[in-house]
Amino acid sequence: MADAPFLNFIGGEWVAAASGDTFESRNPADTTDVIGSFPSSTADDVARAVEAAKEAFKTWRLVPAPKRGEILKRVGDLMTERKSEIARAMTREMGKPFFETKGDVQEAIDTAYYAMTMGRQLFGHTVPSEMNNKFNMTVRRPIGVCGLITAWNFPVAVPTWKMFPAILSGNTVVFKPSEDAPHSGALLVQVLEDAGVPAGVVNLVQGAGETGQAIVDHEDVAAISFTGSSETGAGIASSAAKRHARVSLEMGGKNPAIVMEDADLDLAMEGMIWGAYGTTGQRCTATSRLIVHEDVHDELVERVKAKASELRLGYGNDDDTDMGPLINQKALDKVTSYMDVAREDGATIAMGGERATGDGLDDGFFFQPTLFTGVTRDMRVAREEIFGPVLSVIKVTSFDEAIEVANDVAYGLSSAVYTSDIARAFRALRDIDAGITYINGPTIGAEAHMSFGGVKATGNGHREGGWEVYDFYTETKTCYIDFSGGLQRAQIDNYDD
Ligand SMILES: NC(=O)C1=CN([C@@H]2O[C@H](COP(=O)(O)OP(=O)(O)OC[C@H]3O[C@@H](n4cnc5c(N)ncnc54)[C@H](OP(=O)(O)O)[C@@H]3O)[C@@H](O)[C@H]2O)C=CC1
Ligand SMILES: O=C(O)CCC(=O)C(=O)O
Repeated sequence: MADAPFLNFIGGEWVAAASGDTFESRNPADTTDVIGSFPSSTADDVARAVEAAKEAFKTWRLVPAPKRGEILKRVGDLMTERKSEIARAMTREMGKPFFETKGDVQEAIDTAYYAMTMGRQLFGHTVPSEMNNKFNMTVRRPIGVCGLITAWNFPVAVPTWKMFPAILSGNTVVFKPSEDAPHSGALLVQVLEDAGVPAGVVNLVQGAGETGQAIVDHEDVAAISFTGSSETGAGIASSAAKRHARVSLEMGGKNPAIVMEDADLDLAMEGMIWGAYGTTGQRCTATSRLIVHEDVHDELVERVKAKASELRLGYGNDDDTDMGPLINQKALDKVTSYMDVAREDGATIAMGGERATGDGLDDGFFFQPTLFTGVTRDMRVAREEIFGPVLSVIKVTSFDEAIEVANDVAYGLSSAVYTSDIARAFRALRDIDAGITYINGPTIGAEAHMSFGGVKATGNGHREGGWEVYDFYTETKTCYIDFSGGLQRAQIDNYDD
């Protein structure tokens, strides 16, 4: 069971780490609140999980895809029943408010139902042959054991973006959640067990980065899907390349929202508030750069400040909380350090800039919603991912300049443009270097049947969500059926005469 004592899930059994070692998970809004101890898994535990997954693959790959889809339908139904219970536990473990964790679980439910439909749509192609009496087609085959390594900020939705298409396609998986969200990961796996996913198809190994590295390095793990920082992702890609394993990387962002002088400023202000401060800014899709036309700069900045100052910080399971804590001490230190970086660069801290304390916040990692003004594109706060409730405002004088600034970073995940000019909207869709562009909406949010992913240092060309993710979890087999009754000359000389 995914209850204390918390265990790994390997080959259909809840088991401790072979070493018996554990690590603790605590509530980031109140670090005196201990959620429990989780197995510190080593390469030995990973090897057992991979072995279980390999064994299960032999039969799971042969279960018809529509039947696998039916199991995922049950997964979606069970998650719907447990939505509040899981969301409450997630909020306690990683801090974002209950209304957000419910959204996280809903995304997982949508992903399950979408996977169910894909069970009847794992299409290949039929293609005309160059020759008579020959038939050509492609079919999709599963790859084998997939290693899934995830961050903590969407601790249920993002693992399901990987796990559900992987198992629907006939693969088996070894899943390592973040050490900052082990309970959420366990609750997810519990749903799969209860929905009747056969033993060994989904395996859970808890642990830190070394556990993830052991998955990446295991020779029987055919594919690795990773969500996390660009730095960790680069290391994973390089390790996996040595043994030719397939890798999908979803990494950091420095997402711009462009607000032009013809924008609806009420809409833009709301977009900045939830894009920048929702999830305490700890989203890969968070709005971290507001690129605003000079004509509306001052008014928009004032409106954002006024609204952001009303945000209520607190424990996310309290009804009136708008914004929770940062995830851990390291994150608090990192965000705090960027206040000095901003000052040194010559930016102005127009709002916030400090740890939030008092009113029950002292035992949590709370940070005030923060706004930097006077930012220029070359400053570090305009270029580096801070991953906290921090918005850098860059003033521009034209739409062309806005696009140029938007593209002038290493990352390319999400982007937004607020304008009432349809031509500008379409130019933005064409010209912004990002995997996602919103028109008149914030940079955040995802739908299960739409592809999700980024360009440049954000990704490596793969997508999650939508049908595109099924390309990652399947291999194409090219099939020729020759009913000519003998070798055709054309097969050898390729119609050369
Ligand atoms: N593009 C996207 O879809 C998303 C990207 N992100 C990005 O994730 C980052 C924040 O997440 P964070 O958890 O701090 O990211 P990290 O890169 O630190 O960790 C991500 C996962 O990788 C594990 N890990 C760490 N080192 C290794 C290694 N050498 N080999 C294998 N696995 C390893 C971590 O383990 P552990 O932490 O337990 O030690 C964790 O489970 C941000 O940059 C954010 O932008 C977040 C969500 C979505
Ligand atoms: O918006 C979502 O649903 C998930 C996106 C995500 O993973 C992120 O922004 O960190």
